[in-house]
Amino acid sequence: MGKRKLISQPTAGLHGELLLPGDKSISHRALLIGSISSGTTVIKHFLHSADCLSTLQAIRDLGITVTEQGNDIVVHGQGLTGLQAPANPLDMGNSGTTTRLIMGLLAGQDFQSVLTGDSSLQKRPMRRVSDPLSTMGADIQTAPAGTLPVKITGQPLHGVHIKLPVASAQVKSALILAALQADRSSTIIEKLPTRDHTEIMLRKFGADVQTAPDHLTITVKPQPELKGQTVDVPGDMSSAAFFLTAATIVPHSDIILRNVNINTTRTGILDALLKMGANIQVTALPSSGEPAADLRVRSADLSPLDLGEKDIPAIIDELPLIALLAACTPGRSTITGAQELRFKETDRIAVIAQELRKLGVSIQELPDGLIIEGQETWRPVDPTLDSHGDHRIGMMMAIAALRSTTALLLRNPEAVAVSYPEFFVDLNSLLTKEKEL
Ligand SMILES: O=C(O)C1=C[C@@H](OP(=O)(O)O)[C@@H](O)[C@H](O)C1
Ligand SMILES: C=C(OP(=O)(O)O)C(=O)O
Repeated sequence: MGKRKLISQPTAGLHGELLLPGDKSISHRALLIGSISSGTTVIKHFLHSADCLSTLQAIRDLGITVTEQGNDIVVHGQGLTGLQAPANPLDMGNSGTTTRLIMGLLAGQDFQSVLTGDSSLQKRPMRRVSDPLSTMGADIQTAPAGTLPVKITGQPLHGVHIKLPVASAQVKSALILAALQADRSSTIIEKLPTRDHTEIMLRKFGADVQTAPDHLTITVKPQPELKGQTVDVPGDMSSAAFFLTAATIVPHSDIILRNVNINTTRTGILDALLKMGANIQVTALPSSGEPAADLRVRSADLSPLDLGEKDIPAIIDELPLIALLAACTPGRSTITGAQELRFKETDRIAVIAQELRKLGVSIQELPDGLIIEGQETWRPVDPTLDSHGDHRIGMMMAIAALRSTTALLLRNPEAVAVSYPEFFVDLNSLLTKEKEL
């Protein structure tokens, strides 16, 4: 796909309802945990995005059969020791989650593997995973800069008591997946609570993974008998966030987002929106695992917001949208303690500032965040926006364009397929015809 034109005119608002695609983090985990369980794992409402397809191909390359049954994905698990040496380097594509979680999974396997990825992923730090894994006895060689390609020579692993210096669900999950294969129990202590989908899913599959009341200390007992399960993947809050934002900032909007995951380690965007004065009604749905809800969103006038370090993990992927919400809200908003944003698909602090400035937004970069001076309307200075190949930046700019009164172009719109291939179709379905992208 080449360039895509965004026609940015005032709209009569967003209307209608959406069933969001499946959660990306949960889809990855269902594939990986299914592959090391015995029997079949059926994944319903799996996210067919580029990142999750990287995980799917990787487990196939590790000898796991994956089939499709109607809309469901079926993983034919081989147990904790059933993976096979891959014939070629495993291609992680653009996916940090696939890479970090697979490093933990392969650290204790009885073979060697090499991980590669695309040009963005090759810039991202991997020692944050290989260093703590090495304390368990893992043998993982990164490139000199601590990046991909990574060579993993499987080793017998030891249980550890370890405190993680970075608040990262990917690092924590890698450690947990390695700890399942260790010789004794492990205790993993997080800096701040991060998304706990790995822990929830492993418990469902029969593992002994305990989270202490502090929400920071996780104890993993090794060598469990994981049994294949049916996983019903709820809608992705990180994808819903684009429409929560759009309906809030475009006047006269009223939409419903169905079956969205409301695990509290992921609802920072809801908390932030509500704190700013958004009009969102949450109707919880019955669920036996990950909690889900329908969300009704209507336009609202907002107040500025300050987010600090403790707020960041539950809203990490939605911070581009917080910058946009702040840009539409008269007054000064700040984001600090978010240096992790510099290590995503792009340096998101730099790219958010660069792209929002094109729209005339007054925004200042900090080493660990942003200061945004919001305004009712902006005066665009450059009509050609760019996703920089980063899905979340591309989608955020497409939502920002809804507030513009002039036509804008988005370069590299195809990046959205990393987490949300149907993004433009779904957005169009909520817009009036003359507003189509
Ligand atoms: O574990 C996961 O599924 C994810 C964790 C987060 O990354 P970090 O753990 O690096 O913060 C998040 O940004 C990413 O989109 C998905
Ligand atoms: C950072 C992200 O994903 P990953 O780390 O898996 O590439 C994201 O989806 O915003």
